[in-house]
Amino acid sequence: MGVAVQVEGLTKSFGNQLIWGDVTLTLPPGEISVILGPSGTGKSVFLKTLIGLLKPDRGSVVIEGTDVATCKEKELYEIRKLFGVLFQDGAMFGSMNLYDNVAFPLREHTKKPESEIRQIVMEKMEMVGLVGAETKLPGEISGGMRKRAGIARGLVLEPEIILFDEPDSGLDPVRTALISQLIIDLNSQIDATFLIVTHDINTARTVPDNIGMLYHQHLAMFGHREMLLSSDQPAVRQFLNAQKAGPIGMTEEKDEDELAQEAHYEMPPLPPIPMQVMPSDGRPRRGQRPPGEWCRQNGVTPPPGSFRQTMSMAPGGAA
Ligand SMILES: Nc1ncnc2c1ncn2[C@@H]1O[C@H](COP(=O)(O)OP(=O)(O)OP(=O)(O)O)[C@@H](O)[C@H]1O
Repeated sequence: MGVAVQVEGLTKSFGNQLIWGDVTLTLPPGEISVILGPSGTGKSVFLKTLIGLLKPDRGSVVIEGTDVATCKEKELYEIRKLFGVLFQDGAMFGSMNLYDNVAFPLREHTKKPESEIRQIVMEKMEMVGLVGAETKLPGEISGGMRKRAGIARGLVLEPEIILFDEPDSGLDPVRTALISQLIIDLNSQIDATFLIVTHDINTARTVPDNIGMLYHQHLAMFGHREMLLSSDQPAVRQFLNAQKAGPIGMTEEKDEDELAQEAHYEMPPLPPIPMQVMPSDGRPRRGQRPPGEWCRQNGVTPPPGSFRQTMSMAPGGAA
């Protein structure tokens, strides 16, 4: 089912630069969560703090009873085995072919014989649609294929938690849609908790069960997708709906003059909440809840036209 990641009061600075403070959230086991945020708000720093590559100033990250922020190196080594990570560029070794790149964690961290390694590598290559490309070098393939290879490598140790750092960065809309579909399909096939960091609004609107947004050195909101997609909080609303007017500007926060100029600007109505992307084999999503349930339970009226089956179900095809 994947494991929960409980983040409590997490604060991180570099020198006297506060990146974010007092971040509290729980990634529900087995579900897909997305962390969004303007550039430079510390999304990558957040992922690195979750796996213990960076130490927070304060707060805890508890996974199966162990606090990643304060545990000993030996415990951290064990906890890291629970994670599969897709770094932004796939982080492939340039001189190794895809097969050896994907096999690398198995050769490094297990004593499995090569025959078993072959079986695992080929299974994961098949899951990400890369069978036939085993002998290619990372430099010989497209960015989308490199990301797929990075995902395959992240899967070989059977992770309980998978972190995707901007899986859509540098990809065209079609490749972005295909990667989103792959993520949904993997989530329905394997027992793991997924966290995606992205800028892509279509991905954020159609892929996750939960959305969080980092903004202005704090977590502006985290919760069920319907909560954020129907939110009136200005920064959340501006970002999720790609609007120019609102508190987020070129330098993350607008200055007072800019905000004063916009004081009489009325934000456009919220667009309808799209249906989520479904697994391509027709199975329900792992964290599936009836569309509109959160809104009904919380007395929120979703924007008109929300949850229509006729709205595009394809990733990146949000209305
Ligand atoms: N090791 C480090 N030492 C000092 N400052 C750092 C370090 N790592 C990140 N930063 C700073 O932390 C801030 C947040 O960086 P981060 O890469 O996490 O942002 P981001 O939200 O992922 O941005 P983007 O969406 O553009 O990738 C930046 O100002 C960056 O310069």
